[in-house]
Amino acid sequence: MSVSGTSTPGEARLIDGKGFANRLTQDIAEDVRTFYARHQVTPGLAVVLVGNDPASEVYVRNKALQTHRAGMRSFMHMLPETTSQEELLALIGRLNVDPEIHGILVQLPLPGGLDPVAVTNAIDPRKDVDGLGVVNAGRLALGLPGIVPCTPLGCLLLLKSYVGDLRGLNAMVVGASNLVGRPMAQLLLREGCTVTVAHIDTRNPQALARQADILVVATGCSGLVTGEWIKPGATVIDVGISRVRLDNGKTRLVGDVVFDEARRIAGQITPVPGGVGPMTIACLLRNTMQAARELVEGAGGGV
Ligand SMILES: Nc1nc2c(c(=O)[nH]1)N[C@@H](CN(C=O)c1ccc(C(=O)N[C@@H](CCC(=O)O)C(=O)O)cc1)CN2
Repeated sequence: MSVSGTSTPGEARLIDGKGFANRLTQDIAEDVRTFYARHQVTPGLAVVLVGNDPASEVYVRNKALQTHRAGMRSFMHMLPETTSQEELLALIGRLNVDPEIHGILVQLPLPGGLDPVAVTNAIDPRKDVDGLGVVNAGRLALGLPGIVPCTPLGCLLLLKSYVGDLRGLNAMVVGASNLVGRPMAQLLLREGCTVTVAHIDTRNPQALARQADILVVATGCSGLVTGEWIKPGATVIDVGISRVRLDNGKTRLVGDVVFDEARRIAGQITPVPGGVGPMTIACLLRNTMQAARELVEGAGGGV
């Protein structure tokens, strides 16, 4: 896929995740049409939301919109906050055997009292389009093809497009979550990077980060990474999205990286919004297409 992005002398090039995600979604829509012509099957994605978290409501609405945009079928299950673990597991059991559903996703975070590990692992690994269950996570750890979590996959597609061959580069991942940091580190390792993972107990992460040609930040701590963390010319991928209130009472989305400082030092950088976020949903559609292919054709086409 072709690369677009803007830069001014002395400023990092902007990595255009939104544009990349739009082109990827168009390509997937073409795959959906070809797949339908061959099998008379339209890929179907079931998204389950429990409770009323406002940010999650926005994300699942966008997922449904983009699913339709790609020509796929969207099945939304909005459950009340009071849903029990048994009720949620029973729904997943039904979706697992529903032939119209090729991908299942349970929006995170779940309300307290529901066990995200048990819920994620109840999803049939062939329909686990979030790639968060032990089967797909294990396949990734072993370097085998499988379904890769959407946000790290989106970061990797941007890196391969904007950096090219990643072999031999020093990569640092800040944050070790199951959703982003850990799978991201596995993907970078698979690409031949020398990978460092910083977490809550890491001593002097700033000094480690200054060695990194690629810096992926996924902590949820807005403004954690200042200019001093960044190696001149590095590629910075900011996964964090926090809504902060400004002095005038309005709100704004910011990342984990202090963008104005980082932009003067990095070689290329993702903005927030418009960077990694849109790639998460485009990669969800990509994973759903992959799952449908494997379920219908029995093809082993994992990443
Ligand atoms: N089951 C999952 N839960 C969650 C995941 C996930 O991958 N699987 N990721 C995040 C939330 N998320 C998708 O679910 C997500 C986050 C952000 C965006 C996005 O497009 N962000 C835009 C800004 C949107 C806005 O205005 O609020 C951007 O960054 O440009 C999409 C999806 C946690 N939960």
